[in-house]
Amino acid sequence: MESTSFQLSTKFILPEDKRPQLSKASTLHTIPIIDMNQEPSLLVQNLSQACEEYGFFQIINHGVPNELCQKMMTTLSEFFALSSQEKAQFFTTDLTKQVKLFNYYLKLDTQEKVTMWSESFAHPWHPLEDIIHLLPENPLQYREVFAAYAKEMRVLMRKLLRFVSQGLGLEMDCLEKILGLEPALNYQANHYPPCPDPELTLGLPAHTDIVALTILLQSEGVTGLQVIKDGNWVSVDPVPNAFVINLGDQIQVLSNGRYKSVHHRAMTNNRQSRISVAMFYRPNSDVVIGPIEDMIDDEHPPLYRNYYIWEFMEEFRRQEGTRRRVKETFELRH
Ligand SMILES: O=C(O)CCC(=O)C(=O)O
Ligand SMILES: [Fe+2]
Repeated sequence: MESTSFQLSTKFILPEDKRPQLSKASTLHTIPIIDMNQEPSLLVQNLSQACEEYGFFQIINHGVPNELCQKMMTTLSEFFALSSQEKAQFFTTDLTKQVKLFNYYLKLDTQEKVTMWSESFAHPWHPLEDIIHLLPENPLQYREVFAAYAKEMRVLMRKLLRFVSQGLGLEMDCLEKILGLEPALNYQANHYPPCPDPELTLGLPAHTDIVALTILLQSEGVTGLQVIKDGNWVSVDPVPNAFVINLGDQIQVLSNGRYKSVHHRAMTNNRQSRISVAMFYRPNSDVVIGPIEDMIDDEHPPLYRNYYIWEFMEEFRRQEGTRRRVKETFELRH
């Protein structure tokens, strides 16, 4: 199966009511930028506020060498620039595959599918030894650069989970413990080629991340990510040497709704191609998730029932291609 060629044909064109309406995006807000080098109690306070109000923030002075991030980006542009014949070995519509190149789509009410103006390459990032032999050999440095990047991400994830725990007033290692010793860590690189008419297409449809936490690296100088703030779409403009961090559904549930997993989407543009690299941290299928006891009191009754991650994933797959409302199926009504 050949990977997609990006010619603006009807399969990419959204019906009018699903188009991105780019001119309506708000320029009033920007998501918070958090300096990881500041005094720790202040850092926890700022991060906690960002998690409550936005569910999204950017971090600077995070300790990951900028050179490595640049290498990761160059490696991925080389990978996505390979011929479609060469990329075909990874291309699949079977999303249960471990290593896969695929296209997202949006399912319309008519059940018709509109293909997103993007290609995504995904595979697990830990334990890497188990799958490294399945990863691309071209570009030559892919495996080496990815392994170095994954190692840094493990350290950064741990730091962030500790700060998020503290922000919720919990012990530092609380979230890491609940999320389990063997989390399911997946990675997804998204490539958005320039699109002749960005008003007609989407790079990724509106979604929340179903995981616990996401660390996102994006191309410098190319805007594409938008998040919802107070009902408006707000652009997340790239900041040099920063990562975008967002909370996923599992943290929203664990925090009993105090921290938000926010809808976001990716726009296309007609000038430059854009790449984003998402590192996801998700609990294993057999982990049970529900509001943490410390997050529940008379004023804050539990908003969700406890569930296994495998139940959540089943519901997620059932809603594939739609504007997913997965965690909503586990809501308790009061
Ligand atoms: O391209 C982006 O900035 C968004 C990527 C994203 O939301 C995802 O991979 O889940
Ligand atoms: Fe996402």
